[in-house]
Amino acid sequence: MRVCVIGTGYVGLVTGACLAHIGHHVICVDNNEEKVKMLQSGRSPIFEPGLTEIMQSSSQAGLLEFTTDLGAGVAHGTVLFIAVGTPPLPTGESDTRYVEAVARGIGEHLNDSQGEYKVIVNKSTVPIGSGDWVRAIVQSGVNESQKTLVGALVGSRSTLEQAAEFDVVSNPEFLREGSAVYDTFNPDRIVLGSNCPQAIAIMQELYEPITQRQFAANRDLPSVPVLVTDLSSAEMIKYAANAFLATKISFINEVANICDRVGANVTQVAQGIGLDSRIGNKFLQAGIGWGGSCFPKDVSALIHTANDYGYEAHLLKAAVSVNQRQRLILIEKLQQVLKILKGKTVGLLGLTFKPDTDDMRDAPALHLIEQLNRLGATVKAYDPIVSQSGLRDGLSGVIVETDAERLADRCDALVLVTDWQQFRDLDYSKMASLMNSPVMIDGRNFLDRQALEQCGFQYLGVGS
Ligand SMILES: NC(=O)C1=CN([C@@H]2O[C@H](COP(=O)(O)OP(=O)(O)OC[C@H]3O[C@@H](n4cnc5c(N)ncnc54)[C@H](O)[C@@H]3O)[C@@H](O)[C@H]2O)C=CC1
Ligand SMILES: O=C(O)[C@H]1O[C@H](OP(=O)(O)OP(=O)(O)OC[C@H]2O[C@@H](n3ccc(=O)[nH]c3=O)[C@H](O)[C@@H]2O)[C@H](O)[C@@H](O)[C@@H]1O
Repeated sequence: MRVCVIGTGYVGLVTGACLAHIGHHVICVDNNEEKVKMLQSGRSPIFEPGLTEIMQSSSQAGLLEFTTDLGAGVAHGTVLFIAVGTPPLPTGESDTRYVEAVARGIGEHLNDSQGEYKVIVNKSTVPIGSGDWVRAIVQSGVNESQKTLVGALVGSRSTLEQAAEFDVVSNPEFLREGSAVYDTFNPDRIVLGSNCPQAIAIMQELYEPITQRQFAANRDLPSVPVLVTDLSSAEMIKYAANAFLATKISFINEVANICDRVGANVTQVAQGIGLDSRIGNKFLQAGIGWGGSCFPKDVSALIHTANDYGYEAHLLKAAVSVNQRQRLILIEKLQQVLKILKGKTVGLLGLTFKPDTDDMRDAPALHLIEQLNRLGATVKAYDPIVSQSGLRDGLSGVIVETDAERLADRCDALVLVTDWQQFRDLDYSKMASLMNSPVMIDGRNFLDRQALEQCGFQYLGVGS
């Protein structure tokens, strides 16, 4: 099938590359020329395990192309994915201006396709009701370009092209950064929001190699459930899923804080409750709180939507406030051990909001750096990806070291912020010997307390 993906960020690029990998002919469009040049040369602007490999093989097979030309993408695709960003506005609501610009652009180019039926798919996370809004914007773009065309044809013998036909589908994305390619080939479900059988049939055909597990890690599993809903419900499913997961983490963090006070161990508690199949053992990792480009923005956007309809989302607000407080827990623990932070040096192990990604959007580390600076501490950091990339140039208030031992050198305490797998295997004895005082605050309950203590560290976890 011919596909166009507009926006080549974490979602658009992974979606485009994976759809090409399963045999579709994909053109990815982005208005960032530098990014497109990089993609055309076979390099990925983001770090995502497995992505470069499938990008390169699909490009070589002639199934994946990159352009800044939206008209070319729209003319090519039967399915047109909108996958541009919807960042938060200061009010908490989503900034939908990029979606609006793309919808308008699609509308303006749709008449060039000689009446071919197109499915416009909202993959961006957009406020509930956006499907109808996108349809209206596309239609107005179509009408405008139709008028221009009619004007140009007056007096000529040419005939007007057949009117553009299209439908809008909401197809929310559930991939996680750091495992985005794996998640795309192994989804728990595919949600399709539309009342139009023709559009749904095209989408089902598009995803068939994935739903039939032809590219799955385990091909013996039953086929992937495809849930067909109305547009608004599909849009709500996306927000509800993220809000539920974020609330689940805030819940376990609240339990962790109580554990700290009563002397219980939250890791064991999480194991104990997670074995109940009604609760499940995932997303019960207590620590520094949730960050990243989606949970904070999507929970705020849902609270904002509720508010627009006169409903105060108490539970979601509480999940946010537990999370904001959680980011300060590590500061409290540092103060508990070091007492005064002014003049002390604190080393952060990890900067990204989670491992296996280079994404720093709303990373808890940024908040931590700001607070430590405010309290007069010098902050150093080592992160496997940030240290190697140009990302460190955008950071202020922190000295980024190139390895963990340089980080430990003359630190008064280390704080584990991101649970990068390689942090399990560092030479902690050597690191302890380089520090002013070997203190480890484990913000993810990730390291082996006993092993660290044997290396001479004073170890503090979160709720453990
Ligand atoms: N990052 C993630 O893990 C997930 C994100 N989402 C949602 O997917 C959407 C995209 O998120 P990301 O990929 O993280 O965003 P991103 O910020 O990484 O990428 C957005 C891309 O869109 C491009 N763009 C903006 N305006 C454009 C235009 N007019 N024409 C062409 N390209 C344009 C930008 O240059 C950029 O490359 C958001 O709504 C987000 O909430 C959903 C699930 C997972
Ligand atoms: O809409 C989105 O963008 C995506 O948001 C999350 O994915 P992502 O933000 O990439 O990463 P997660 O693995 O969900 O982690 C989010 C945050 O929660 C934290 N977390 C996660 C799990 C846990 O048990 N404890 C915990 O503190 C992580 O460290 C991270 O800061 C969702 O998991 C995806 O399904 C969704 O598509």
